Amino acid sequence: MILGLAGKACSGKNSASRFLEERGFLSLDVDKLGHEALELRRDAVIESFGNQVANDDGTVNRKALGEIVFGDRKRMKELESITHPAVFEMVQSFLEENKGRNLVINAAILGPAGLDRLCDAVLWVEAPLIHRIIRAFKRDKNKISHIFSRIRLQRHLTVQHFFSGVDIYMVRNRGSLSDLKKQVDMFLSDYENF
Ligand SMILES: CC(C)(COP(=O)(O)OP(=O)(O)OC[C@H]1O[C@@H](n2cnc3c(N)ncnc32)[C@H](O)[C@@H]1O)[C@@H](O)C(=O)NCCC(=O)NCCS
Ligand SMILES: Nc1ncnc2c1ncn2[C@@H]1O[C@H](COP(=O)(O)OP(=O)(O)OP(=O)(O)O)[C@@H](O)[C@H]1O
Repeated sequence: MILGLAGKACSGKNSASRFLEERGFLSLDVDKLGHEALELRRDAVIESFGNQVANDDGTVNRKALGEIVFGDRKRMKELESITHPAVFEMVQSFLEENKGRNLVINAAILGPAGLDRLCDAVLWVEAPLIHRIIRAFKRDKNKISHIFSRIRLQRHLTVQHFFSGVDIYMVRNRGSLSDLKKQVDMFLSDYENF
């Protein structure tokens, strides 16, 4: 089974992914692929965003780039148009290399990047805004303005973004982590019995 795992920032995707790994799934973190894609396409990224996003060693300075794109949807789209094709190809290679295994594609932008059409089902992790803000604050120790700019950028990320007609299941992460784990297990047993 190829399972897409989606949801907004700090909804609990990584936590759900770990629980799925405990059940034998192999997971792919698309945020990390996005970072690899930045290096693969670094010339195009620096050409578009300028030397201010380049480190002294020529690699991309993600913090500086994040300062530009997280607050500006148009510029984020520009960055996505450079890196998403490479991300899509890397996801396809991962699926090809691991055919026959239970796989999880963990990606906030699963729907908008068209990755849902590679999946047998999507698990959407839902969490109330206030929980996501508190979790982000505790985990990343970021400035509150940074947390809000990411949240604002993802306003449009909803379950409606799945265009491929793939089956979508939902887990609600508003209690404890063990409650989330139970819901993931319930999803798996429902899916297997379907
Ligand atoms: C802007 C970049 C350089 C910032 O890197 P940085 O290491 O500081 O942040 P990180 O990648 O960990 O992302 C932080 C949070 O923002 C979310 N996020 C990142 N890119 C996007 C996006 N295009 N749309 C919505 N949310 C995003 C992530 O899921 C995560 O929750 C990097 O996020 C990036 O290159 N993004 C564009 C590529 C992309 O879409 N990646 C996300 C794949 S899920
Ligand atoms: N139910 C919960 N109770 C307490 N803490 C939680 C719960 N769910 C998640 N967390 C914590 O909140 C933080 C964010 O969770 P997680 O990394 O799973 O979310 P995410 O959706 O993958 O985030 P991102 O989009 O930023 O990658 C983590 O530190 C995690 O341990």
